[in-house]
Amino acid sequence: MTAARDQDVFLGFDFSTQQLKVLALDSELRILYEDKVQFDSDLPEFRTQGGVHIQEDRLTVTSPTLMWVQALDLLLDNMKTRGFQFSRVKALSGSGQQHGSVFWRKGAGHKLTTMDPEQQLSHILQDSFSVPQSPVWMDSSSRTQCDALERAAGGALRLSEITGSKAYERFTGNQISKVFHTRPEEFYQTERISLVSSFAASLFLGKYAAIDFSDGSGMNLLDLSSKAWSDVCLDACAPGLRPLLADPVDSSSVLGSVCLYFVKRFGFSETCSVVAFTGDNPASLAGMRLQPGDVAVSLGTSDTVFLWLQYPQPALEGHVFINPVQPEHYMALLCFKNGSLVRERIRDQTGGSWDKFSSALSSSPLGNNGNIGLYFDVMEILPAACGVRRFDADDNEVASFPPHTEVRALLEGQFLSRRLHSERLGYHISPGTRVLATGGASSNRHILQVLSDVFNAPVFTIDSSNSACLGSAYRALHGLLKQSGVSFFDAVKNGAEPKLMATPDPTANQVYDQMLKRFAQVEERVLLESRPQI
Ligand SMILES: Nc1ncnc2c1ncn2[C@@H]1O[C@H](COP(=O)(O)OP(=O)(O)O)[C@@H](O)[C@H]1O
Ligand SMILES: O=C(CO)[C@@H](O)[C@H](O)COP(=O)(O)O
Repeated sequence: MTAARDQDVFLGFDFSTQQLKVLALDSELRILYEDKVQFDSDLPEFRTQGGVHIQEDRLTVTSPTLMWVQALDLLLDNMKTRGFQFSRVKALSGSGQQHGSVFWRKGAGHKLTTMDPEQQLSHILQDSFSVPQSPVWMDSSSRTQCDALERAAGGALRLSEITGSKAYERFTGNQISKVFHTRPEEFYQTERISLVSSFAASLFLGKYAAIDFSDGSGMNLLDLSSKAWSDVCLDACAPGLRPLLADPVDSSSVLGSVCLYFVKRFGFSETCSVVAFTGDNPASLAGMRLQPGDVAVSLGTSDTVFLWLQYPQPALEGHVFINPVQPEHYMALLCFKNGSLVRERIRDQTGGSWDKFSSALSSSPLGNNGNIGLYFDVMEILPAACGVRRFDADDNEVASFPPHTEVRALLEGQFLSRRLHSERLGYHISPGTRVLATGGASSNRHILQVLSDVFNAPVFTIDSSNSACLGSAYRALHGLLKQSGVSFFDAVKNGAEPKLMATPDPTANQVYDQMLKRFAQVEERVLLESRPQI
């Protein structure tokens, strides 16, 4: 780490699906340090694949809560070994994969306040979780609970008007409801329920951290207009839920200072502030310094598309969250489950390297000679369909595509779907539109070129594909400055500008405007065929 000795440092963490990442910024907002712990390979004893366990029903998806704690032990130990100067950290914040829940066992709060710096966190907290396998965002097993919640709220649209989303299986209220109904003993052993984000903040604080407004919007429990838990939703999910969640707070709140455990074990300053942690997508919005009018496309484990919204527009598709940097505004988000893991599967069938995958893209034509593919290895959110479907230029279903056609069909299909559903959400690409790309796959220029062509807009990236960590470090800085009235955009005005990575091919408009119409019909057909016949 090369920060001048007197420079303040701001840290951002991201507890995402496949890894725990960290990024440090100096006070000029230059990136000083980036590191990560990959759950599958660095912590093989937890036997995760892509950071999760998919249960036998193929619908229940969990991650071992203790794995996230052990990942933090390992990450901080590695930073210490590499000479990271924790004493310079003025503030830290972080993010977590959205919707996942952590159930703290009775007595865990006391353990948090009395952590012995001689011991690893994972040793101290090994018995602290009443539900040791945390439900995560990939879970689709809570349909019964979703139906009950929508009924209690007065219908799907009414629930969306209250909480910003109709009932979604992965949303935390429905997951809590499932635990209450299927494992009541574990539920009654619980003294606190956190999101992954507030769980991670609790570790640094040495006490339970509040859920922030923005990540709290992904629970089907928060009334977006009052920014308080909705009684109707709480009561429909489980009894006595309000004290288990505690009051939510503004996403840029300073929650306190790091606890003595971190001061003694790693040399953090006692005055290092902990700013509320939030969801990874809200943190990415901060990291990209997204402006109204931009569209963000995150290509991580999930693919997400999100926008800055001034006014909430509740709908039956997509989500509205409270904006993480301007709490009077909102963000709209669409989430697609079949993102990077499907791209990896097709890569492995096409020679096994991103280079070969990329050359398949550059040697196949825009529009793929009319071939269209939909690749839903797991039950998709938008549309709610599963399976791989391929169609030729005459809309005849075919069993396979040649390798190069397959790679392009995957990418074009994914991005046409992202565009189709963004447009249904009211988003229209105009001449000034910037697509800001982030997430692991945004490091691949060939993928960004297809994104640019399909959206017919220039694609930009920021310095790190790790915008959730960067946004967390920005939010740590802003949390401190906000106390003197500084806005988020003023606090981070010196951050690096996004760089132009791809511009649309001159023929793209013609090709993809037509193809989008066909794609919408094909997707509708696949959706209808996926519905159970009555
Ligand atoms: N060069 C590349 N081309 C395409 N995808 C890539 C490339 N490098 C990494 N990825 C993808 O990035 C994914 C991880 O993205 P990331 O945003 O870090 O995930 P998450 O935050 O959900 O853990 C990997 O699953 C991998 O498929
Ligand atoms: O469910 C959602 C958003 O609603 C996902 O986007 C999760 O937040 C997981 O994020 P990644 O680990 O894929 O970044």
